[in-house]
Amino acid sequence: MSSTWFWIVVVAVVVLVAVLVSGLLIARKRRISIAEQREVEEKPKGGGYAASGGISLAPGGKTAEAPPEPSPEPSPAAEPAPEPVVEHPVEDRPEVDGQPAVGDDAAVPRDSDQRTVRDVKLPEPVEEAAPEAVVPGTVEPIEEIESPAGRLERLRGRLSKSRSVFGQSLLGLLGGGDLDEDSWQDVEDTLLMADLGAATTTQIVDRLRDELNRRAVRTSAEARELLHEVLTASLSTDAERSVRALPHEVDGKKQPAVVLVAGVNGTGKTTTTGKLARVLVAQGGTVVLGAADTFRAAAADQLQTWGERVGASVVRGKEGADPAAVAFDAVKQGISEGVDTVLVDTAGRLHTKTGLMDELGKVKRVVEKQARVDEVLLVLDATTGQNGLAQARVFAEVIDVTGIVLTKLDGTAKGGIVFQVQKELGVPVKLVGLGEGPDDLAPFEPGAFVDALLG
Ligand SMILES: Nc1nc2c(ncn2[C@@H]2O[C@H](COP(=O)(O)OP(=O)(O)OP(=O)(O)O)[C@@H](O)[C@H]2O)c(=O)[nH]1
Repeated sequence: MSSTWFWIVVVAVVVLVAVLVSGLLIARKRRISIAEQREVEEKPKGGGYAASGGISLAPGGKTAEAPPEPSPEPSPAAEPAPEPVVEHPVEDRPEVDGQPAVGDDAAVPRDSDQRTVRDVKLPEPVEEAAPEAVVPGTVEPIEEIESPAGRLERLRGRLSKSRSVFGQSLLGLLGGGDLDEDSWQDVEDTLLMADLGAATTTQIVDRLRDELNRRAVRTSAEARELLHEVLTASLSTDAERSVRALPHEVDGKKQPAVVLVAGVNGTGKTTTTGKLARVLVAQGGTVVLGAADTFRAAAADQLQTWGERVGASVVRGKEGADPAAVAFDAVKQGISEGVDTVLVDTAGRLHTKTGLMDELGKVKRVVEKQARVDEVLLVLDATTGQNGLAQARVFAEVIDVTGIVLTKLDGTAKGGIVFQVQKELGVPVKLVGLGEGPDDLAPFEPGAFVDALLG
């Protein structure tokens, strides 16, 4: 009897000791996780987006066509002389043939009264000719343009806002070791809040889970390495990221590259056009700018200012003139002046305006009467998140977008739209806007971008 009691006491002591020891171990593990997390949070903020080189440019022309383009472009500059309709493209107004006009709303019945440019009463008579060259062509830059090296240095740290939210919380979660389901939910939420979208988020989380099963990740450095790898892989694409803005030859004659810049209002089209002109001029190129945003006089004025600062001709029309006519004349002038690049800034009403989208398609068709459009850059504002993606889809239906420019990355805690837009449209992000300054345009590089996100 007494030996039974002895053994009961021994077992009870052993159980008590085991409970105490495992409790201590769990408490210690938690302390380590928290310490590692704190280490991540206290990381200095130095080092931001720093692309390894300048903006990569490629010649236009058939051979430089990007692989993911959904449909082949019409043949380049095969027609030497413009067709009759092109000689007076301003008369090719949509309102006379019952087609939607620029500014029409999809919700407005076609047979209701429509506001057209003909109804606009101008206070004073304006010049006769529609499109005209305002600044004579010149090859010398008027303003000193920052060298690519200096530019990249100055762009450091511009992504600090994105980094603090996105990268730091992900690193904090993954750096703590084994993740329970709640922690995985937090990882998912962080990715969704950074605008990566449901599909991309699921892909990234699945990949992270696989990798975490395969390798032990215990420190913040290991977590960073894993995240860097998975996020960079998610951004990679086979598509060419060079901007096709260099001249090429057609039938032995120099042909300027033609670049259309499209996007909705306020995304930064005009600013991007001006910044790109500076990049080209800084590399010794000559540029003609086409102010095909004829709905807002200020937009043409803004582009003209960029042109004057950089030393590029600007072709613009009267307010309300046919954007296709202006684009056509800009390309015509570019060819006759023998410049390297014609950059056409287009109008950007909301994408729900069917008239605008028709007009944009028309701009491209009319331009292609005399020269191939080598690059169609769609400008998206990173701060608009999912809405930017919706815009991109609509533009891609109307015009073959060949590259994305993501602007205002300096002003957002998000930036995940980069991941989605490439995947969904099959179009590479080629450039990023990192500020309002004239040289705040950088090439998009997945590795550098992820570096900046993770800090
Ligand atoms: N912070 C920041 N601001 C930018 C960037 N790119 C453009 N902006 C600003 O965004 C505003 C709109 O830029 P615009 O170039 O006029 O935009 P837009 O698309 O041409 O607009 P519309 O002419 O109205 O169609 C301006 O105040 C620009 O300075 C960028 O990368 N970062």
